[in-house]
Amino acid sequence: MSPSPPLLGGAAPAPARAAPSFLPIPIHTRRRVPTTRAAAPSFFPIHARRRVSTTRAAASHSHANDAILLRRAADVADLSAGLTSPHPNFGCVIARPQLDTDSADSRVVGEGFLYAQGTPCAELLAAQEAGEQARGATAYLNLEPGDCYADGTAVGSLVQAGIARVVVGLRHPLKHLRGKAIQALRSEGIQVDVVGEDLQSKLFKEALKSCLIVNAPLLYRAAFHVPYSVLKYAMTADGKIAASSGHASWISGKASRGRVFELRGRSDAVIVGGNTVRFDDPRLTARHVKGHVPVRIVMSQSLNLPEEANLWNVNDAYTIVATQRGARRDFQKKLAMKGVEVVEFDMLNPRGVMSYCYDRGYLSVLWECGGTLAASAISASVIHKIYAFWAPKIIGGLNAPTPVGELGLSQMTQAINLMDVSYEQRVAGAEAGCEDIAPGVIAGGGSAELGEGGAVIVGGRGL
Ligand SMILES: Nc1c(N[C@@H]2O[C@H](COP(=O)(O)O)[C@@H](O)[C@H]2O)[nH]c(=O)[nH]c1=O
Repeated sequence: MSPSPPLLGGAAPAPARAAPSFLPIPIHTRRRVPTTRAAAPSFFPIHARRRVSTTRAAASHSHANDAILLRRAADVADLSAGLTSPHPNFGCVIARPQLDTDSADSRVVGEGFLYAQGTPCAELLAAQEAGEQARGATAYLNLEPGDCYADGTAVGSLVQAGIARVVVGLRHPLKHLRGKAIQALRSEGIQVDVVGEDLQSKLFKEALKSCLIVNAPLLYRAAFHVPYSVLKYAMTADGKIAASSGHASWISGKASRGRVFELRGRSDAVIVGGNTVRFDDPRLTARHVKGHVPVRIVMSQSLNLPEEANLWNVNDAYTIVATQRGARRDFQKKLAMKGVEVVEFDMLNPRGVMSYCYDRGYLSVLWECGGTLAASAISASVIHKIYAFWAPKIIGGLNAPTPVGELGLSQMTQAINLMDVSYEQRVAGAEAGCEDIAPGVIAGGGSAELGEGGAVIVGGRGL
């Protein structure tokens, strides 16, 4: 069994040990890559430039300059969050001093990021964009390149472009790849500076954090052999996730729901239990946000599920039903006829399903289940992070469900302390009916203070 990951709030820890090579990705995952992005190898991430606040770095080769541009590489890499699984999110920013002006700023001349599996690598795209201006310039990489296709494209692109110096945020997390690209670049006479080794200063702390966060799921997966799991729930101010009747539409408002679509779009799979299917008939798609659509996974021991359900419509997204071996084989056949994949487990439990997701190459999983399954997943130590959406409403009800069911903890001293808690507040439009709060999170082991109106609290725990 994998060791327990440490408490997590934002950044992932350095990998404790290497994972095996990336696994082949299931065919349905390949199909889910949006063609609008994947089919554009010469894509210039104009929007990336808008998203990154600093367009010009400080003095070339100064630590400030390097740190800013490295963060920018991480921001660019993040543009394909959810799309690259099981590969990392790679970003490359090429910048050069502006010798023809008095400015000490570096100028970005090329950027690129890995869109998805099978698309051109970040380094190639950035070098193509930079063209002749790459000669003598510095390339900033959030992560040391791997060489999944064994063709040395990433290193070759930088060498051929005439890059003089490369700044690397993190070495590759996989043992068999770690250091290889760095060595190959150095052997070509390129200066390679690795953060934490060749570059050490306070300025790099934040830049390094950005590099860790952008690939937190991959780093977790490589270190602990489980996908990175996030539990998300929306609750009322009195801590309920539905009325006593089970009705839950809606607790949170439009802004928060949009945030949930974003979270889904960054995940490889979304998991719910049978109760959620029976009560909510969810779709679990990332509609309203462009990009990746996660696989929907239903965990149901009994397979006592409705004959008709939105999740059985696999035109929206792929659906897997995980069940106990031998459960309702007739119903299994019906699901299979609809295109739903049924997977039998000898013992259906969160850890087994996470192992299965790991074997399928998933990096990150979003749990949108009710309290019973959430408690089971927490007890099984498979949850790394929690997004708690808090809505300024009271529903009451002795039997109204709460986000986390029985954990077997009887003393408050046994409570699981979240760490790195933060929060953010979002105010939805008037149509939402009330103010709505969004993500809050993280900071050193304490509890989060909620803003007026509502909040999203994010925190992590150890498994
Ligand atoms: N009620 C509730 C949530 N409920 C979650 O969203 C699922 C429905 O997703 P979909 O069918 O795709 O819209 C539902 O089954 C449950 O997991 N989520 C929220 O952010 N806020 C809410 O108020």
